[in-house]
Amino acid sequence: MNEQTRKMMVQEMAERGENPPSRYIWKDIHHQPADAPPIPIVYLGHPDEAEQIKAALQSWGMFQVMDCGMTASFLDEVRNVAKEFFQIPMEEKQKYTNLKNGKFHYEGYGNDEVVTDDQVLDWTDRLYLTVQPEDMRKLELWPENPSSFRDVLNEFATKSREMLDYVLKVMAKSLELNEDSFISQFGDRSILDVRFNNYPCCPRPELVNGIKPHSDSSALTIILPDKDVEGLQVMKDGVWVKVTTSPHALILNMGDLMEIMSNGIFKSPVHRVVTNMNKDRISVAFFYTPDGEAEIGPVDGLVSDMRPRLYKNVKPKVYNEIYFPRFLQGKPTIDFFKV
Ligand SMILES: O=C(O)CCC(=O)C(=O)O
Ligand SMILES: [Fe+2]
Repeated sequence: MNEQTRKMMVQEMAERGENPPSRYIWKDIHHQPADAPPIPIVYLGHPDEAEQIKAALQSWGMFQVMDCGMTASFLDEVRNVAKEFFQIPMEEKQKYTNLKNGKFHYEGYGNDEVVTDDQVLDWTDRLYLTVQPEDMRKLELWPENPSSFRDVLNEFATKSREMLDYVLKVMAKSLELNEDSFISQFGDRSILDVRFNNYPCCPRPELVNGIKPHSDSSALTIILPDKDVEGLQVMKDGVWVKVTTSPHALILNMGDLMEIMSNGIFKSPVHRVVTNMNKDRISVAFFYTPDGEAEIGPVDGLVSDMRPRLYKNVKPKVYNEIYFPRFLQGKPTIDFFKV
């Protein structure tokens, strides 16, 4: 796209040190989080892992994963390729743009689609890619700079997928269900999408959100947070709580589809990212979603006279079609599927 007509990326505005334009400004946001204990920690492979996971997911919908099957140096490698990608010249990053002839596509490098005049934009630039099923990869959008990007992403996806499937089994066992109760709803063509998030520093961080308050549409999400720069906050019992993590930990959170599958037992937490005045923050998130055509719904063993069905069945593809325009407006979606 012509450099003159292209919309300015957040990274470019940040480099110029300009105040955020009005499209990015929220009225009445309060970024100051409450004092709270750190989010729960789960040690995978520990004899009490099921109890730890159940307790964390019923109260927070989120936990730090220790012993995730990836070494600290590998996690740093992932952080490095993400950082290096956002540092390559803008012209080169634009080769992967999510705009084709001005039309928005989910995959690629860029910002959210703008659907309404009053939509408030996030102070972030992202690279969004579908990683699994492998035959859905659009390799032309996978960066070749840094040169290890594709291999590192591939390895991170394979290891994350192994961890996610393991956790899904433990989650089922923790509720005294057959271990395949959740996994069997994912179908043959479950989807793993990745989002590389760059949150540039902002001269007026109190006016903007790095990512607006939302719950994820996935079933499960993995977040690899920045090692040095905080920013993620989660809503717990009506107050915003800072998510602080160990540098070796991943964060795992539930998405709306898992709240539905678990008949409301596992919470899909509302979360947001705040920015700061002098440090860029980078994170990498994987979204794990059942096959778009596989109808999902509350697992049989979790519906009873004592605990009636709370949600209707839905195809993930249909859920997403409703979710994305609402996400852009900062509105929740899950209520549509309440019985
Ligand atoms: O950057 C983060 O820590 C979280 C990102 C996030 O919530 C998302 O991409 O859905
Ligand atoms: Fe999220």
